Amino acid sequence: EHSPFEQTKGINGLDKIIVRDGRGASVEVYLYGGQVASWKSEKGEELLVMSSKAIFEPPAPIRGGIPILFPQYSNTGPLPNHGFARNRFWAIEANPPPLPSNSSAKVDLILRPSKDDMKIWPHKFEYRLRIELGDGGDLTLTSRVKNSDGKPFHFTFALHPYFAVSDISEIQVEGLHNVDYLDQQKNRARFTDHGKVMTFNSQLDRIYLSTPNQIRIVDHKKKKTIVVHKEGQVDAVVWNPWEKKVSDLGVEDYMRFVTVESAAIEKPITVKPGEEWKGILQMSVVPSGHP
Ligand SMILES: O=P(O)(O)OC[C@H]1O[C@@H](O)[C@H](O)[C@@H](O)[C@@H]1O
Repeated sequence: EHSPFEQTKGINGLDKIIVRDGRGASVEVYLYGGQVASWKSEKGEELLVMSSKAIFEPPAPIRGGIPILFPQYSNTGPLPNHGFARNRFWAIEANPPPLPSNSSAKVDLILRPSKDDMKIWPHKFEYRLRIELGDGGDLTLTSRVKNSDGKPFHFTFALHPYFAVSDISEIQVEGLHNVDYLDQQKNRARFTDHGKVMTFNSQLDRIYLSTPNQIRIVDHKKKKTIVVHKEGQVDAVVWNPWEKKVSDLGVEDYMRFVTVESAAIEKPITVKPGEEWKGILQMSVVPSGHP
């Protein structure tokens, strides 16, 4: 049977998968981190940002694309910052448990903990990630976290897309009006966002709590809107580092991206033995002004 994806080597010989949808849209995924590194529209336009100084050398995480932050968001627990899934080698899963899906442009990955992982997070799990291109080139990441252990576990989590924008000063983020957030620049103090839309003119790092399912990044220059739709992950992180020094980010890279992360942070997710948690992140690009 014809494989729906191509297996190849990426930067520094790291295993990479390319999924194409037949109309020109594509997504590239590194097994290292289970990390999407590129997502292109039918016209070949890159929709994600990879840092110009990204390090493709394990155990460093890759700066750009869509890192998976699991089983701990940021420094909210005892694990290394953002957990360990982003710097582990994931595997291709040939016969995953079925999911409702009508696309053949997809790849299924799986992460299981190693013995060393179990020392820092003593829970047996299977994290299944489906990465799939839908009609019109939209990209969907479906996460399934199964507890294959004898006791319940909790985790916090985020999918961290670096969305490409024409210019950070020209965009608006919509959908967070009157939503509470924790300001990560102020010790995670809690505020309510009273702005109708969000604009950017300096460093911003917020965890929005229990947000609507849909958040939109309106790019006036490109006349395009990135629609972020999430299920099963109630929070959303919005981040742009601006002038803040990030060692593996080019000095001007911040101008070209914003992260809008689907997350579960305030209320950790609990999975009982034998049970599975599922979350969906769907990203699409539409002409601005459309619903
Ligand atoms: O540098 P890291 O570990 O990849 O984290 C990047 C950013 O990730 C975001 O989720 C956080 O809100 C930021 O505070 C953080 O700086």
